[in-house]
Amino acid sequence: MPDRNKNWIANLPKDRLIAEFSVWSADLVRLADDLARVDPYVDVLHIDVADGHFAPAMLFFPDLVAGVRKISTRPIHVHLMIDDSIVLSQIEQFADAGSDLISLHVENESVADAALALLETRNIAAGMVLRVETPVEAIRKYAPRLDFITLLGTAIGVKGQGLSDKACDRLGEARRIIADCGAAHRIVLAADGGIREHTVPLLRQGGAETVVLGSLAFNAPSLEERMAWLKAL
Ligand SMILES: O=C(CO)[C@@H](O)[C@H](O)COP(=O)(O)O
Repeated sequence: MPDRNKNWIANLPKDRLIAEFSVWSADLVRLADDLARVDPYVDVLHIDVADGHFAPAMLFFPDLVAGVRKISTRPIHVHLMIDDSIVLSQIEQFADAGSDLISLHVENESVADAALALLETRNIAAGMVLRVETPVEAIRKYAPRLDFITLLGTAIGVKGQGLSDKACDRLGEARRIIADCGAAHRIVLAADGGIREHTVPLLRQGGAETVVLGSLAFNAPSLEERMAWLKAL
């Protein structure tokens, strides 16, 4: 298990794309086997949480994270897509379950400061995610307190969609905000949604350091070849 002092983030690869694997796209009926199959290629496991209200899907829960924690030594990134009213209580539960990084949405504005303070108290890395329609500028005031910033490239919480044509420009804007914010620690910029063979090179050029891999990895005809391709970009 990564240490809780956040050094694992500084130690993520810098010379190639970080591979964040989305558990939502795994074989959920044979999850342990599928996670073991992909494990040699995983830098970070990404677990989506959605409440059917903030995002249309209903996804994952703390016991699943606790189960994955027992079978994987990879850092676990929990992406909360949930209503403001339950953000703090869910951070507590996902922290207890063994998450290493928890991202809330920048649109959870009424609880954002309290959520970041809670993550600090729990010594868990802090992330924020922006919906594709939210101005990137919204992240500026939070940036120095973050370890990860993730930009959605598609409508929230729906698999199998095409990438927004604004996604790359938005990454460039986020890169500039990270550079301007003066943080002494590393802030990783991630792209989530619309991750396809033809979009990954564009996202990489746009400034993404990590991409959240769904079907592109889990359904690859040869995972070894797909990951060699990804790491060479
Ligand atoms: O958050 C998402 C989708 O928005 C990912 O976590 C999914 O897992 C991606 O699945 P694919 O569309 O790549 O199959």
